[in-house]
Amino acid sequence: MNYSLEVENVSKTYSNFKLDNISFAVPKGSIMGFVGENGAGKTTAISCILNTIKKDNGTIKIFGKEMSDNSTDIREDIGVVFDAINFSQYLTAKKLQKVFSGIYKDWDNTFFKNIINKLDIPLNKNIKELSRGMSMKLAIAVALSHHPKLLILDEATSGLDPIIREEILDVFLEFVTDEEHSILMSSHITSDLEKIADYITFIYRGKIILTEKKDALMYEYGIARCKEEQLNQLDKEDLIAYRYRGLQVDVLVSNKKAFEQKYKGVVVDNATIDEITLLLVKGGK
Ligand SMILES: Nc1ncnc2c1ncn2[C@@H]1O[C@H](COP(=O)(O)OP(=O)(O)OP(=O)(O)O)[C@@H](O)[C@H]1O
Repeated sequence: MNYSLEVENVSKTYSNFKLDNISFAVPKGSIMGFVGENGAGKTTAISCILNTIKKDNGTIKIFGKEMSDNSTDIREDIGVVFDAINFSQYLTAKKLQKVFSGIYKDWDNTFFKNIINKLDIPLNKNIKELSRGMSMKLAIAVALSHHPKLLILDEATSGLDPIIREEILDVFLEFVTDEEHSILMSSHITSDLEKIADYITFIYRGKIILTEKKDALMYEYGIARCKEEQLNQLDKEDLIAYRYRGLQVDVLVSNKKAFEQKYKGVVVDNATIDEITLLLVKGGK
């Protein structure tokens, strides 16, 4: 498989936190959702990828190359959006266009004007007068207007209403119609990832606990609703994790159909990403 981003055995230690030997890869033409509770290490991992903090060890390849401090070519090919806007509050979209056309070799004024129009972003208002939704849309428009091949989004849709999020998700989906393009997207809004991600990587306390195709998670994985005595009869290899819910036990399984065939009479529901996260993180094994 061809990857735009490969993270291999990357670690970073802070006094009270360790990003612990993480590995995952984002195939070209795909969207990778990056999921984990507050403080799990998503931003730390993204900062290592962007080389804005120094990793302790491991390898990160972007388009097959390791990024150094002066890898401007690689940087040109990455669009980045964080949840906080870091443009000067006194600039307008029109002025930003001037600033960035001087920074990025491939900055495309026509593309910028079109996307600004499409997303209904005012051209002449200072950023400080824009709503959060508007300014996030502006940040996304800027990130896309230098024609990156990889978009890295850290909570880029947090705090936005469902209508604006839907508009933004459509922009991301359109972006990956080009098979050379891909997106790494951290989000707590797992319903957004259920809509657009191709893969999901789960991180917990600095460790990657699972990377899986989203469709497998949604259609092959499942949650078996068992009674305690049924749990005791399950073969260990048929369950990933379990969690008591009152008198019932929720059991995460990776092959819903096979499980249902083997254990007749046990109901297995489809699982949401939130439910899977909860079982992976809080469940017993
Ligand atoms: N510069 C730093 N110095 C020390 N500790 C840090 C630093 N940056 C982050 N941390 C710690 O690393 C841990 C992981 O933080 P990180 O921001 O990567 O998590 P996150 O998964 O992005 O969380 P959230 O979903 O809340 O944004 C936290 O415990 C945080 O306090």
